[in-house]
This record gives sequence, C-alpha cells and structure tokens, in this order.
Amino acid sequence: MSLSVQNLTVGYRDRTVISGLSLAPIAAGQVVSLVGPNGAGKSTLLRAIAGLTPARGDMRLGDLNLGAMSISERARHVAYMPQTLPQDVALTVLETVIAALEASPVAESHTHSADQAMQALVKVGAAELASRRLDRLSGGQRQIAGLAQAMVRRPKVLLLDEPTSALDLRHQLDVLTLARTYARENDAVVIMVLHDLQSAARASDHIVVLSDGAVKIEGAPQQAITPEVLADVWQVQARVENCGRGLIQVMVDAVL
Ligand SMILES: Nc1ncnc2c1ncn2[C@@H]1O[C@H](COP(=O)(O)OP(=O)(O)OP(=O)(O)O)[C@@H](O)[C@H]1O
Repeated sequence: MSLSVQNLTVGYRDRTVISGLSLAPIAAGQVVSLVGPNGAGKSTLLRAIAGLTPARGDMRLGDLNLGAMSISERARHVAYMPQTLPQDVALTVLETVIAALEASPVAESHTHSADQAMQALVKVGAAELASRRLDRLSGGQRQIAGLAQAMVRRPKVLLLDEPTSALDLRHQLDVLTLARTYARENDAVVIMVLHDLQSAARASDHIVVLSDGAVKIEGAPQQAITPEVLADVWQVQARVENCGRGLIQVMVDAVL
C-alpha cells in the first residue's frame, strides 16, 4: 500500500508552518529520508502524518483515508518515534515496549504481548536491555528502546524522527540498515528525519528536502542532494561526489 500526502496544511495556534504540501506517492517497501534545516517543519510533517498534530489535507495509505480515522485506528497503521523520549519513565524497557503494543487494538493476550515485545527488542539488537529501567539508560540505549516501541506494532507507516542522533557510528549504521529491512520485510513505508545527508543518501530510496515548510526538491539521493540545493537550502558551498552504490560524499568548502 502506498502512502499519499496531498495538499497538507499544518500549523500551531495562529501560525501556519506547512501550507499545501504534497509529496510524491511513497510505495510500500520504500525508505524516505526527510532532510532540511532546523525549524524547516520536518517534525511537524511527521507528527501530522501520524495524526499527532492537527492538519488539513489528504493523507491516504492505499485506499485507507488516514485523516478520517480515530487516533487509535490510525495508530494501528502509523507509528511515530519522537526525537527525544521521556527520561522519567520508571519502567523496564520490556514493560515500555509491552505498553506501546497494548496501547494499540492489535494486542492479544499479555503473554503474547511479552513475546512480541521481546521479539521487537531482539530485532533492534537490544535484548540485553529488556530488564533495565528506561530512566537509567544512556541516551543512545534509550533511542534504541524507542525504536523497538515504534516497531512493535508492525505499522505499515513507520516515522522516525532523528533516530540516529544519539548513536555511535556502528549503531547508526545498524539502525539505518534496520529501517531498510523493516520496510522490505513488512511492505511498509519508512520515513526518517536525518541531518546527516550522507547517511540519508546511504539509507534511503528517496530524499525529500524541506525548507521553510515547503518541499524544495524530492527524488533519488543524487537528484536531491546537489551543490545547488546545498547552497540554496543550507547556505554552504559544497561539492557532492558520487561514490557508487547510491553513496555520496559531501565536501563543504565554505559557508555562504
Ligand atoms: N508545539 C509548537 N508550538 C508552536 N510552534 C511550534 C511547535 N512545534 C514546532 N513549532 C514551530 O514550527 C516550526 C517547525 O518546527 P519543527 O520542529 O517541525 O522543525 P524541524 O524541521 O523538525 O526542526 P529541527 O531540525 O530543529 O528538529 C518551527 O518554527 C517551530 O518553532
């Protein structure tokens, strides 16, 4: 099922952040990176797709009209992993993943939930964190636990807000690979906010560059990340080298 976002308008109180935004349809199995400067509206866009921030416009998953769904119905299809997770949760990691699962209508028995939650932790490589308290983890460990919470319901749309920001190099690569595997294995759409453009190119089939609440350009990594776009959107003078296999290297020569 492909995800379609058309003519989306989102704002806070008296301020419109995103106005009439449309994205090219995102096919099942695809990973999309959302990049752009601070304050461009990336989190706002993900939260609007998840139904966590009110929005006007048309959002569909295949034939399903996401905008017409109740919050709990929408949560069966769409999961959002926030930029920062609450730090004061005095539960074990396993308990938080079970809670994330049971908050959704797909949960079955509690024993079954515990098994599913454990499987999600194994999937993200964090089985050893299961019995640790969430509020006593490092920032990176908490981020990986958050990923298990978002993935445990197997949503068809997985929205990850800067999922690698607290991670070391190896864990960053693992999480980016996991996003790809998740999309393929579950026929799901994964949209990630990333600041590292090289990671975005490595990890995704498609890149959306957001600037001032509007899509500046979207397309394959080599089409979206160009010296012109870097100058226009990030105000840097940079070279972009194609390194094969979809990889790019961005070399910044000067700030403009
Ligand atoms: N709850 C809120 N109430 C009012 N304005 C908000 C709220 N959240 C975000 N904004 C404003 O909306 C705009 C977009 O913010 P958003 O968090 O979506 O940007 P972003 O692209 O995710 O930024 P960053 O890369 O810094 O995380 C900003 O100008 C921000 O100040």
